[in-house]
Amino acid sequence: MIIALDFPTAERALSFLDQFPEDLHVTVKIGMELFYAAGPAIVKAVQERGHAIFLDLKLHDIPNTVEAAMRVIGQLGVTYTTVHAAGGHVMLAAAKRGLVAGAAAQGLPAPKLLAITQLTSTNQSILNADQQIKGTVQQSVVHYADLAKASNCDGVICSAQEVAAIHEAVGTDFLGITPGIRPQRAQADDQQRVMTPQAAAKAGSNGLVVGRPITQAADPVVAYQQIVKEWSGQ
Ligand SMILES: O=c1ccn([C@@H]2O[C@H](COP(=O)(O)O)[C@@H](O)[C@H]2O)c(=O)[nH]1
Repeated sequence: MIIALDFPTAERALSFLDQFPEDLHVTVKIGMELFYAAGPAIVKAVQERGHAIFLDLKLHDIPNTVEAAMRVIGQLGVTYTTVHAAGGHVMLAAAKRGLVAGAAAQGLPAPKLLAITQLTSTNQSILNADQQIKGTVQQSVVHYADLAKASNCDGVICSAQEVAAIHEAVGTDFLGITPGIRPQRAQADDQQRVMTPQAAAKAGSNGLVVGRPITQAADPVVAYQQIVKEWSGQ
């Protein structure tokens, strides 16, 4: 279970975490909004509270630039980070190389590299009309999973709707981490490919990413615990 810490300032993010019991160490996702606002200092502050970090910056640039940026990310001690599979094999391999080199320079384990396939806000019409990619969303996602595995990534970001197909195509040891999670009756917001925590667990998701259903809940701790309960089948 990964909580998406989508806040505009470090203060807001840390006061959100203050609501959780001190001995409850969670995994949080720091994305573009918070990282652009607060930089590596927020990574350190969250780590000092004992939480693991998924740094979701979705890199997509020429291979040399991605490799250099990943070398920096590799030194931050995060557990997961992301790159766009659409950048292709050479860029993905460069990302992995940079991440491993950066972590090694600090004597740290390399963060797991997850490739973005098709964003969970993408639907069939966006894929075919806007991106001009033929076929179904699932075909595109499985193709990117295949490419990511061949490029030495540790897993992909996808919708829980595609996890079973990915595991069938590339094996169950390849991670399928899934945002677009919505409890029954929760609003989908801008997400197009959603699943409930329970259905995602049944589909074989290796990790749920949940933002607004927790961060905007009246009681975020209760919302978190409820989703963990559903996800673990208790
Ligand atoms: O395909 C993707 C990739 C990343 N995300 C990120 O996950 C969270 C989801 O937040 P919710 O509020 O639960 O919708 C958010 O930080 C996205 O940037 C994604 O949704 N889909």
